[in-house]
Amino acid sequence: MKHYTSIHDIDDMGNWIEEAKALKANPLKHVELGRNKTIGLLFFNSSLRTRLSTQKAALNLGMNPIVMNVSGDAWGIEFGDGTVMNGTTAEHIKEAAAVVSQYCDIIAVRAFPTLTDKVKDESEQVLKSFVKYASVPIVNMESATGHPLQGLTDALTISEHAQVSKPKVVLSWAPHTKALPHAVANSFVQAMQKMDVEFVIANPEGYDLNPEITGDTPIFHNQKEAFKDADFVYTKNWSSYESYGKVIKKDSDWMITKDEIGKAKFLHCLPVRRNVVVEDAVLDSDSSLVIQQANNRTYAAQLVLKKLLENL
Ligand SMILES: NCCC[C@H](NC(=O)CCC(=O)O)C(=O)O
Ligand SMILES: NC(=O)OP(=O)(O)O
Repeated sequence: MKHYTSIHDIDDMGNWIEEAKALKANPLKHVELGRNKTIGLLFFNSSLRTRLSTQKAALNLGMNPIVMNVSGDAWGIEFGDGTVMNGTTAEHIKEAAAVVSQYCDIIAVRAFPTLTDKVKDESEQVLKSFVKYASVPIVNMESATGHPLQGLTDALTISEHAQVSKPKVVLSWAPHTKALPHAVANSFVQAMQKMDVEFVIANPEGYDLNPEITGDTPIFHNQKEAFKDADFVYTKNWSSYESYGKVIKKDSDWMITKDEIGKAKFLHCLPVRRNVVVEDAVLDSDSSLVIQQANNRTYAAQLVLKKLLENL
């Protein structure tokens, strides 16, 4: 594997999950693999988990992480080709990515979508420009359309907590005050499609995800119906895909409650807004796996970095 930019880079989900479990059981086993290797983490957006767990993963492999908040601290980067740079951007991605490649053996990038320009977002301009102009492997730490470190984490967490051989997993939309990206939901869908689970999606009308991603996965517009006999309820808000980036429904009736999820385990990528997305009674109960899930971010990232290091 040359880069890790999407769930499609996972060639065998079952094997990857087993390897991630082995790393979790013995996190320092490969501490020599990354010795004297540097990973640069570049953030165009905020982060708590990705920023810390990816550094932790690198440290467990003996790597040296260096971190930069690009949008706040670096020169404004130009991504357009042939642009006359007489505006606000001060250096081109051609130089920026090539320069960071001089200092780093792996580069990881977080760059969220605009949610106003669907064509631009789907072109994955920032992530793909790093792939094109850097000379080292690129890791996606959440791009416009995907969050594959999260998707791998979620697959690992469901595998660890499954009580039956083919659990029922529901991805449910929930309300939020802001327009949020589709990246987490997209990667979760792609990860579940690679697992031996009964997988369905629940969202209000007008909130169907990109049909090219959801494919044959059943979509329910009735949350109660979708939650019937669920073993796992994975919750996430996203803005409309059809009316791109718009918030067309904020009603609290889709908020996740204890009554509704019943015996199902609750998952969320975090950060989560309490009593908007999900009520306290769920997050504060044994039904919630969100902290175990966040812990698994380290081992998912560690597996990805290990595979990239082995291929350097
Ligand atoms: N990396 C995990 C999720 C990041 C982002 N959430 C957010 O922006 C929530 C912000 C807020 O609640 O204000 C998203 O949905 O893609
Ligand atoms: N789940 C996740 O990616 O969290 P952060 O946005 O805090 O990194």
